[in-house]
Amino acid sequence: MNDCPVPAAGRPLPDGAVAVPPGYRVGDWEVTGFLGAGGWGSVHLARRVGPVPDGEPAEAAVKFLSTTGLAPRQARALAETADREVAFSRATDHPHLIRVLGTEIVSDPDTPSLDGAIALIMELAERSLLDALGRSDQPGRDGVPDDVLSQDGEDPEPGLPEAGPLLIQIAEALAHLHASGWVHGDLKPANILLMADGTARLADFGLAARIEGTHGYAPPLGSPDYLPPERRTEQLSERGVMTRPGTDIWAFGITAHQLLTGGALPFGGGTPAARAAAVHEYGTGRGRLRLAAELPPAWHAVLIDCLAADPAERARHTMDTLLPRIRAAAAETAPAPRRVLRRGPWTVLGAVLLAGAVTAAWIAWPSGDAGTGPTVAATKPIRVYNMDGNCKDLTERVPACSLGLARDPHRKYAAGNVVSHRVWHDDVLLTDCVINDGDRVEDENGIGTPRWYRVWLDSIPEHYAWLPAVRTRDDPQAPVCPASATSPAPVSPTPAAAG
Ligand SMILES: Nc1ncnc2c1ncn2[C@@H]1O[C@H](COP(=O)(O)OP(=O)(O)OP(=O)(O)O)[C@@H](O)[C@H]1O
Repeated sequence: MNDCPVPAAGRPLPDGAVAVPPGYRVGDWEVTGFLGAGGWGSVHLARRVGPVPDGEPAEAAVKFLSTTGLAPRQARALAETADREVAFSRATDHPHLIRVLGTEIVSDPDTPSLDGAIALIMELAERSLLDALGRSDQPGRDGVPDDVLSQDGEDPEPGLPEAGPLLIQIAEALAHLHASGWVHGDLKPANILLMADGTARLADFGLAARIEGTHGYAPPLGSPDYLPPERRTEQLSERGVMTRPGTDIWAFGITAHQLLTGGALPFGGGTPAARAAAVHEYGTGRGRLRLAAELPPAWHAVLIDCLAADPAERARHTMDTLLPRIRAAAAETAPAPRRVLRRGPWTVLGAVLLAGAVTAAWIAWPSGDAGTGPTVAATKPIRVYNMDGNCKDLTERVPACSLGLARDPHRKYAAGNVVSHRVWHDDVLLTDCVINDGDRVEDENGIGTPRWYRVWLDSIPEHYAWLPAVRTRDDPQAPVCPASATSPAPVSPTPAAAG
């Protein structure tokens, strides 16, 4: 961690991040740089001041959770989050869990943004899995280890070469903490840290819950892309929402699917809200699980069990019983020595993981894309329908069964007029309006309509695209779009086939 990024002078830190200048002292630690920011605070590199005790680290990561501007209830919740992190870390000790070294309450009346902040001192990692992958597409900041970059132009590998060993380590950590009576509650690539030796450690225990009997209670928070279907309907009591080891098993299934496929989330949809709706449909039996075609077959059965829609069905498996199967699948898909991976999939994985990295959102419908799209309240789910019977019954997302979304509904629905995001039968999208005078599109039975729905996607630069009405059986009663809505998104220089 020698070249940790320090925010450039004048560059604003992300919302909610606390600016902590280099040289700032907290307890035995002195801040030396900036590591990153999350939904709750900012994380800084720090070095120990004075002699380093035997067996203790000289450097650490310090997460500052600022209480400035918070209502007393929110400040209390934040303090509880920090307490949970420490209690969790004390109760659990494992080579694949980040160790919390201690906490400090900052007392600094001269610096109001820091006064009263909670400082969590943690073992230092190299980077998070999300950081490593998400930064790989930035020029001059190669987040991809050299040994996985192709020098010979081979076709890209679909998944992460080290996915198998990393997933074993993640599963071992989960098995250990479940056996110790805890649920992590917020497993996702952003919370999996990679150490200097390349091993993985789980971090971010702010939503960890103690299990009493079969379940425990956690705050009603989480990252929507990683929450199981039952979370949407779980009753909120004074103690929070019910959580079980199956919550982590589900999140493990989603994370594994991403690591093994180059970033694909198993539930389609252009935004976290649309994907949450798809998970909900799946949970109610109206939607189905479609694993990506690139997922190595050895992993299918494991992921199907991790992603069982019914929590009771999922509870038939524990991380302990899954571990031998995970090890077997990893052994079967172990990369050949010196396997290479070009930048492409890492870039895609980074982009998708970043898109899915919604931090600590309230459950129910996450809020809309402020500034770029409508609020979620103004959108309605719309499910994609593919007439082709062969495609309808597939349980994999094969490219031949994908459908295109148009950039401009008034131009011919054809190659060159579709966005990069493909959709499949049963995908749930979010629409906010409809037009009735677009290009007339006919379905396979020759029935045509000039009706198109505008759908919102966070994975494409254009933010929205158009679904021809023949590609859905839903009638979401969307209002007619204002004329300004149909100004076309820019045309892609690389034509893609419409579906
Ligand atoms: N122990 C650590 N060592 C090194 N870097 C860390 C450590 N913990 C966190 N980071 C870095 O700081 C960033 C922010 O971490 P933080 O836990 O605050 O947020 P997050 O997990 O990304 O999001 P959220 O907590 O909102 O879900 C991480 O993405 C990672 O890059």
